Amino acid sequence: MSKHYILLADCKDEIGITSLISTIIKDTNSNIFHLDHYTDVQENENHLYLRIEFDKNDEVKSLLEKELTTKNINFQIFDAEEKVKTALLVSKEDHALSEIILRANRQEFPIEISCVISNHENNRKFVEDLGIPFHHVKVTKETKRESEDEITRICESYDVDLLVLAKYMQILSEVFVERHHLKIINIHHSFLPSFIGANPYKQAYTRGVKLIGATSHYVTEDLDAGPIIEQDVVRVNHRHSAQDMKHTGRHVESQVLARAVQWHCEHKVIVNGNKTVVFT
Ligand SMILES: Nc1nc2c(c(=O)[nH]1)N[C@@H](CN(C=O)c1ccc(C(=O)N[C@@H](CCC(=O)O)C(=O)O)cc1)CN2
Repeated sequence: MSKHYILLADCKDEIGITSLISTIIKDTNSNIFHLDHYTDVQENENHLYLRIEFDKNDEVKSLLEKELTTKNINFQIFDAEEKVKTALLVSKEDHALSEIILRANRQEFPIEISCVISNHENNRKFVEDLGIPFHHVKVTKETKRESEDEITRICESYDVDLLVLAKYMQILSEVFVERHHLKIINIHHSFLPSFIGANPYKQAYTRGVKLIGATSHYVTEDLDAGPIIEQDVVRVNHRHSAQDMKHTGRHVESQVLARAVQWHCEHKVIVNGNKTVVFT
């Protein structure tokens, strides 16, 4: 049984919104454990973002739903302990996949790995030995649409609410991305917006960079251009080949994706246009 709820809300900023919402919670005799808010100051109007963790009881959720709906406040209310059903999509590389699976097995955050879907077979044994269903969905240029439909069917069969691209190296169609709107998190192996697309380490090597990085973002139809959730970097030097950079980059890719997925599952992320507000 969940101990408390998490409210994520955003609206046109006005004096008293935070007080209004905290009073609704108080009036149902629910205690607030954590409250964070941020005002995005813009030229024409300010926008308020809120995250509140509070006691679960029989009336607080329905009262909030009633009151916030009448006030044009965008909001979602989550059971804090309810696990986010997640499908992991992977191609050949296993480092990001294994990081998420191992953290899920340690129950580090509320996630349930429902299945792994891959366009290659090489990760099947690793995944099935951990008792996780593995689905191979072959992808070719000619069958891309059919393979995406199959991926959707598999996700729906597990009632999945989040898709994580753990080095899934296929560009997803606009139709697929819209069908899973803001429910797909990717790890891109560069410090975006540098080196978009395939082979970022080769691009980095050619450019002679002294830092390589990784970026986790929500997937949109525009390649590697979705709202950024988390990023990090690691130093390299003239002795690093492109292959050395790829190997060094694995660690930062895994850590960045894990933090992004954790914050999403802990309901700490609100999308603000093509940016995010992350209440860490
Ligand atoms: N619609 C989107 N789809 C995907 C995104 C995205 O941001 N929007 N991110 C990628 C991941 N990725 C970089 O992080 C990436 C993966 C693959 C490619 C690519 O050129 N793939 C080729 C096939 C390559 C192969 O078969 O080995 C292709 O799809 O034609 C570029 C970037 C995941 N999808």
